[in-house]
Amino acid sequence: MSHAFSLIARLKSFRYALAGIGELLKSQHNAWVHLGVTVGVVVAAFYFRINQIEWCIVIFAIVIVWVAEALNTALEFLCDHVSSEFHPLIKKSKDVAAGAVLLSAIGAVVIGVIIFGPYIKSLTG
Ligand SMILES: Nc1ncnc2c1ncn2[C@@H]1O[C@H](COP(=O)(O)OP(=O)(O)OP(=O)(O)O)[C@@H](O)[C@H]1O
Repeated sequence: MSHAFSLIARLKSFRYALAGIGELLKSQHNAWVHLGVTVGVVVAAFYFRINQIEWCIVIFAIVIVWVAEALNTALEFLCDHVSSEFHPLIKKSKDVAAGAVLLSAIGAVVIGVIIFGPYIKSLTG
């Protein structure tokens, strides 16, 4: 059944989404690592005055890792609710989600090396 559009309902959804980000930061040590790396990368980007395209790519890489971590965390909560006992499918599910975080992080590191490498080289060269 479809409901009439409601601005209040949209604002509530936004509040729930912000609460989700809060939960991510509160409960996941990995998120603290992402936050530290994000701050470091943004500081470096300002320091090296990277260009507009480079900013877009760097922001995309940062966001992809945060999104992967958020989805991984959501899936972990769901898995823990479904089964607190060991289950081979819960294992597969959590491992695949963790793999997604790893893949995004590897991609972000590669992007970081490609974009910041030449700037760092020009400092030392
Ligand atoms: N109920 C379960 N059944 C089977 N395997 C599980 C179960 N719970 C956890 N595992 C295994 O333990 C691993 C770690 O799960 P856990 O829920 O502790 O994630 P985590 O260490 O908090 O991960 P992250 O660091 O990504 O937050 C999973 O990837 C999975 O291999």
